[in-house]
Amino acid sequence: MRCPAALHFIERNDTVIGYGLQTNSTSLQRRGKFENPTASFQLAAEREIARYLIGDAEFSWNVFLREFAHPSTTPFSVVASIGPAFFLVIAIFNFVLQIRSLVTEKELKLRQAMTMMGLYDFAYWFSWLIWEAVVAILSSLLIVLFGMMFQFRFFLDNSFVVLFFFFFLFELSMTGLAFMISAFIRKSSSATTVGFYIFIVGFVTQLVALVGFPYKDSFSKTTRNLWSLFPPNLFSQGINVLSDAVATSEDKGVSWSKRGECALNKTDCVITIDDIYKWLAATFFLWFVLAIYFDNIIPNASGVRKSIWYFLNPNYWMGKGGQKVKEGGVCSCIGSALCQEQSTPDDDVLEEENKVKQQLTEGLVDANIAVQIRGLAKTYPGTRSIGCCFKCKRTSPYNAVKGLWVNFAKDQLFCLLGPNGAGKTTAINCLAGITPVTDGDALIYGHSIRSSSGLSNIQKLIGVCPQFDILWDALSGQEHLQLFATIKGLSPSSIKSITQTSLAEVRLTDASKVRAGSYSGGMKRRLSFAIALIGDPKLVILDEPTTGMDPIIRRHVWDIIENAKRGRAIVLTTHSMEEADILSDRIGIMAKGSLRCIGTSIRLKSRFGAGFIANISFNGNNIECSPASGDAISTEHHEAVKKLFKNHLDVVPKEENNNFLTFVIPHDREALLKNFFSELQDREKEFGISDIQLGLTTLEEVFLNIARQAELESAAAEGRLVTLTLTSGESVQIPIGARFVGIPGTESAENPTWFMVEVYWEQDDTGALCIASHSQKVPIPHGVQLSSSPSRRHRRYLGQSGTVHGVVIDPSQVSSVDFQ
Ligand SMILES: Nc1ncnc2c1ncn2[C@@H]1O[C@H](COP(=O)(O)OP(=O)(O)OP(=O)(O)O)[C@@H](O)[C@H]1O
Repeated sequence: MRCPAALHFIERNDTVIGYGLQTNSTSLQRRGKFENPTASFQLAAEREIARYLIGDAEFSWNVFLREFAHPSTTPFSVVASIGPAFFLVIAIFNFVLQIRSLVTEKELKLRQAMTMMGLYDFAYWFSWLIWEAVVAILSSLLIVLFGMMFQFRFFLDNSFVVLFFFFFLFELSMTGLAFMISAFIRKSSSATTVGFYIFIVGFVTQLVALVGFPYKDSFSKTTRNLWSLFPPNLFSQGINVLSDAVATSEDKGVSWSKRGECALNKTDCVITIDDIYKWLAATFFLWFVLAIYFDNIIPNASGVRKSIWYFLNPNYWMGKGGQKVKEGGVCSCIGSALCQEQSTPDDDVLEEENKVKQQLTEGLVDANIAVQIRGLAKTYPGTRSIGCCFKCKRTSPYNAVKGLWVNFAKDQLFCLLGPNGAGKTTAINCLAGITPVTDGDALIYGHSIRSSSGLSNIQKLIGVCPQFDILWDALSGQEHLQLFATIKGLSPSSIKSITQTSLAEVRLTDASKVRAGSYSGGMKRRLSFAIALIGDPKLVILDEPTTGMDPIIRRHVWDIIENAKRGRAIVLTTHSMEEADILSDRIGIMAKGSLRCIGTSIRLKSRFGAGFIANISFNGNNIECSPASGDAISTEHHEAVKKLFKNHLDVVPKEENNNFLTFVIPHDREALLKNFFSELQDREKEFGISDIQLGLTTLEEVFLNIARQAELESAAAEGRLVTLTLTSGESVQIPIGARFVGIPGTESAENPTWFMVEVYWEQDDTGALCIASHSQKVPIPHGVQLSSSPSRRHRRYLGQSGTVHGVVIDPSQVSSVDFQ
């Protein structure tokens, strides 16, 4: 029973009447109309005293209590006053986290990896939605329970279910908005900024809403509808409606059954809590649908997007449109002027091309072929800034792959080599369905990469180890494998044993439960490699899989790759020539978007190698390898051996230091080798030689030759060549790459003078070949801008010619220089 107050008579005699009043001031006791019980009890006490004094127990004493008339006031409510801003802050936290996670998945290409492994867009969005709905349920429950715990009338008087649905629908609607906004953001770091702006906008609109805008009869319905599209506006109006109900309604608060009714005494009621529910649900669907739409039409990290009318394509609704199928504003490369820039193809490349074309025209099906690439071409739109030698900005479309024709056989590993920017990753991304082709096609086990249905089949057949590790920092190695095994459709009963075997294969068993975020670079690479092999794919694409691995692990991974060849085709790209040499059954070297040569390692070496490599090691110095000893080259023995090579074979060292000399001997001197080397062997002691090694040139030599040739061709096509005529009568063409280093004070385009040139080839971060020039006198050509000193980078190379890839022209052999 409620007890509003009590009266205690302490003393009652002829001279003293003493009594005490005890009142109850808890909120529950304040629900009656008469809020202050003290006055009425004071009256009751006085009546008792009067009866006592008069001596008549029936004496009546009627007093009418009435409050002074005053303007109507609403009691102060914390929730109504600061609730909208406070709850908005809470919702914004979640909102920022949602955008961050979605954008991070895009940024780190995690989503791309999952799509490559066969994850449907539908499953992707659905899983996100379930997760966010669970978060919204939990946080809404907590908000309402905490509000009740702290005895806010707003939470105590309104129905629990009404409040829960209100907070839940608001958070869901904010989730839809977060999904939609994330489609426009590329960097996860921008998510916080966007969240902050949304909060500011929400806060300002709440201030506007305080004056009643726009939920009054005086405002048009259109204004209200537009205003209601922004969830924080609906939310703050919802708080107003619920607070009003607490303050003014007879029932105190809104119950579930009365959620569609206006509060009593509310004259200007245009929206009820039920209307707010409907609006929040509708805005959630609107933002969510828009999120999916924008996600499809805005280019992804690979510059791929769907047409803005993609939803009109029946294939999309039949579940065959899981891939983005268009790239922004690109027209076909085939037949364009840029495509024609490539040189006359090599014979082996032509033969391969003709073989594929013949199989295509005659409809021949070779059961041994896993992948048939038919004139695959890819042109990127020219809108992105791409770094190169001069940090240039590419504005015209760029032909990254210019028509590949090649077969990859089953049970074999095909290695795609090429300098940075050659188009290898683009080509394999096209095969994996990450990047849509601009022209041509490829069949993977008979499925075309150009058809959406083909792609969904292909995704079940391939495993990809991308160039950059696409991993979740928060998931362990084991969880990664379990996730991808599930996406690949492995049966739940087999997943555990398969993941354990995979982890053991890549020697990650000990770290299987450790977060991938704390893995070393090599461990991440091994995990990516294990992911590529999960689910027994029939085509495995390995893009630089062993980068960052230590030599022991790398060799172990090579063994796994070698064993993995059985029953599948493997495509490998690598910058390790040793890896390519050891693992490849066939090698194709790409440069500037086209295949320059194809064949086995031996064939490439014999066709494109510079000839033979001779390594001469010397006694005594080979224990020390400090830079200081390395600098002090040209001992007497060295000079004698160099002279011998020059006289007999007409070659100068390609590399030299205290310990050894390396010579490249052209093929045409093969006949002289036998006698020369037997004489050298006989005189080993005389020259202090500890070891002589003679071999065919390395794959690296082949690679450099092809890359250099490609660079020359493109430089010639662009009219930026310098021709050095050597004393031997040979002429060497060099692209004018980057900078010429002049003698300070002498350079002037108007006053041609002489300066030093030695030509070095180097590759910058983005793969373009640049040249640093020094040490031979050549005239400064008109229009060539000179720098008075070499850059630090070039100076480093100039000081250590041995570390530079490519040719070093002996200055003494240059007779003239011609700038085209
Ligand atoms: N999304 C893109 N938009 C525009 N150009 C691109 C895009 N992706 C790649 N390119 C360009 O296409 C060319 C080929 O790039 P690709 O990544 O295929 O080369 P790569 O041979 O794999 O090089 P690396 O050995 O460095 O991985 C490069 O010049 C690159 O700048």
